[in-house]
Amino acid sequence: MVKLLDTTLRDGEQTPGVSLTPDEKLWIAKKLDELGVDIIEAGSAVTSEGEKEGIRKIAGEGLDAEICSYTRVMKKDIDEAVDCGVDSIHLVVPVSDLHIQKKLEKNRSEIINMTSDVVQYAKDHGLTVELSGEDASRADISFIEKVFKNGIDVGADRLCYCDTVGVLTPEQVRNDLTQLVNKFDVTVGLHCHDDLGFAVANTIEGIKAGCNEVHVTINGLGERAGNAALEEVVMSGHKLYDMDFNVNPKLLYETSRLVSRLSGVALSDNKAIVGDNAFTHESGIHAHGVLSDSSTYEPISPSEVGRQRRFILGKHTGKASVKAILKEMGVEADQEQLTQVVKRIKDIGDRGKKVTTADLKTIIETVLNVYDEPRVTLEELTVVSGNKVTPTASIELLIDGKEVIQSGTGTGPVDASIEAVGKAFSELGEIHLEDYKVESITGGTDALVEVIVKLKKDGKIVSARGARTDIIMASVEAMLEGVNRLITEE
Ligand SMILES: CC(=O)SCCNC(=O)CCNC(=O)[C@H](O)C(C)(C)COP(=O)(O)OP(=O)(O)OC[C@H]1O[C@@H](n2cnc3c(N)ncnc32)[C@H](O)[C@@H]1OP(=O)(O)O
Ligand SMILES: CC(=O)C(=O)O
Repeated sequence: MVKLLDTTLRDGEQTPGVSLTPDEKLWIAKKLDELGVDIIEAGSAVTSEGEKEGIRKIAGEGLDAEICSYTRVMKKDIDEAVDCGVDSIHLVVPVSDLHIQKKLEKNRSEIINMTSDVVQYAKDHGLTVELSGEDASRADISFIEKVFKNGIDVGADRLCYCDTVGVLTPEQVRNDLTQLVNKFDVTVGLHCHDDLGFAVANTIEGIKAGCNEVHVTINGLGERAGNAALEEVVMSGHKLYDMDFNVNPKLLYETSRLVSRLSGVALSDNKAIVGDNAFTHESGIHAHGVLSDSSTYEPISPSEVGRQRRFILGKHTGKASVKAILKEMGVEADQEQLTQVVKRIKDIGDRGKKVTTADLKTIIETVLNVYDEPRVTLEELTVVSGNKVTPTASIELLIDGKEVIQSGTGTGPVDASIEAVGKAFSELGEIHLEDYKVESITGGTDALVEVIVKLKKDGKIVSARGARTDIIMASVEAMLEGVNRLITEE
């Protein structure tokens, strides 16, 4: 079993622009604990009062995971960590001459003495000590060994090798980590950054070299280009190398969504495991293959990581996926109609456009000569916003012919409108807005704005789009499109 030290709340929060409140940190920590990570690096206690409050809350929550704080080689940092009630510290010691001389303005023997002193101090305060070599990948390995040996002699419990600026190669991992693992009889960990795109590969190589603990973050958050992504290390380690971790993969997606939402860092669509497109198929040949046996074009099954497969339509669509989507919509088409629907979808794609659910409906209505009256339609929307009013929206919908009027307030006009629409939808049962994304299709202030929403009802999730030059109307249109799909398919 390889232990995971999750540093989403420390290195992950060092992602430029990311700042979590104490309650948000606690929320994420609880999720990480449920996911099954072994150690949560909850922050750097010395950073600020708010940071301390967050770490204190996490340490006081009684989670199964060990709770850890980052510290420099300074007694002051240890005092702050102790004050938060953590189980352990991640004591980071610069080991490259570059860091020792240029950053700390010290020499090697001063580093050895400082480290011994601070490790002893932390042990005297009852802390577990993970002693990390910062910038180890650019350091003299014999000096790293010296720092580690001295640290262990005075009580350090675990060791970690940090590729602080992401310049490690798998070859160097094999060389350095094998040497350290063979030399020391304690846990040796590895902390990798992704500056050159090697973080996950190096982390896996480290485990192969004998590391029994690795540092990871959800979604690969972290300084600059980030750290090794937990979800990628777990799934590639498990699938390709039979490695065992304590985490429950089925919770990977919801953990990723929570971290993305609270950190404000959106994921690229093509992000492995948790990106929007990781289990989405447009190309006809792929969709056809997946529909007969999903392993033809899916290396892992979406359900293994708590996700669902999705087919979307576009220029590359073929008959198989259209047939599957129509079936899901309760529409039956013969071969000729199917060919016609595919042709019209490709026509839209050829014009450089995305095919929306509204487009598909229009195509179906035309080709199959059927008209599916939407159960929910918009009658009226009024929005008030400005610098001296709380943004407020009132909405009138017709739901199965019945007039439903609701209002909502929010942080802005879109938020208020979504709030009002959501309240009106409560007539139809519990409907959750899982995701909301805006894309500007063209440039400029009069750009066509495309809003994509994901709605969930009774475990079923649909995506829908709205496209207008008015972002509020595009948002409401997407919400209505989504809800009509959800309830029609019901
Ligand atoms: C590779 C990593 O991820 S390291 C972790 C990075 N995390 C952070 O920086 C956490 C957030 N940081 C902060 O809030 C602030 O930087 C603080 C509170 C830690 C320190 O703030 P300040 O006292 O104003 O110092 P400042 O940020 O300007 O410089 C860092 C100081 O730490 C020293 N330092 C850096 N790393 C270490 C270390 N591992 N051990 C000992 N001292 C260190 C630097 O030499 C510098 O010392 P100086 O002020 O005497 O010159
Ligand atoms: C400790 C750490 O975050 C690093 O060296 O990258």
